[in-house]
Amino acid sequence: MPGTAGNLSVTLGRDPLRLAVTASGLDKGELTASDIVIVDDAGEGVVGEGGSEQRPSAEAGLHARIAAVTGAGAAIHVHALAAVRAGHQWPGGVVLHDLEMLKGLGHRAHGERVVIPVVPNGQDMRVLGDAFERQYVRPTASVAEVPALIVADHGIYAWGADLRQARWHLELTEALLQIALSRA
Ligand SMILES: CSCCC(=O)C(=O)COP(=O)(O)O
Ligand SMILES: [Zn+2]
Repeated sequence: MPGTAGNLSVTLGRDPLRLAVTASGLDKGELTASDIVIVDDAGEGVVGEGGSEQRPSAEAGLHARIAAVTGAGAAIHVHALAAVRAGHQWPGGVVLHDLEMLKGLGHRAHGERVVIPVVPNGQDMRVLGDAFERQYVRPTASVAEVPALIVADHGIYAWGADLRQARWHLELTEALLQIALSRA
């Protein structure tokens, strides 16, 4: 998260949807508890529920959509170079296969084609959220979820049951993207 890049969220409740999200424009390596904003399903700040009154992340709306659609307990967004490069190179989705680390995302190391979806960048989080929803593939009993989304020429979101698992998914996906780029 160079400079003020990136943002994080934790899902606090689902009915109504509430997320704790980082405030906008801050160095995420220097956050304190007073830099956390509570937002609704549109990523708008909610007052009176204990959070900061600072402006929520400009990308809070996409965090909220990811939480609503996937059931994620936490999400992390960074501007990892491999994600920016891969999203530019494969705007239709990044195909990963035959890589041991896919097991860390719940997929098979061999014989499975895993596609990391890519959506175009933009400033309207409803547009990004709609593009995400169109591409999101719900997990089934036999096929695991792909817990990551690339925003082309911008960065990557990864999510999980909690922040720790979201970080694992993020780190694994970044490493897998580095390998995919090195194979191309
Ligand atoms: C300085 S990076 C540009 C904004 C961005 O993409 C980002 O991830 C950080 O935005 P936020 O509003 O969450 O600080
Ligand atoms: Zn960003």
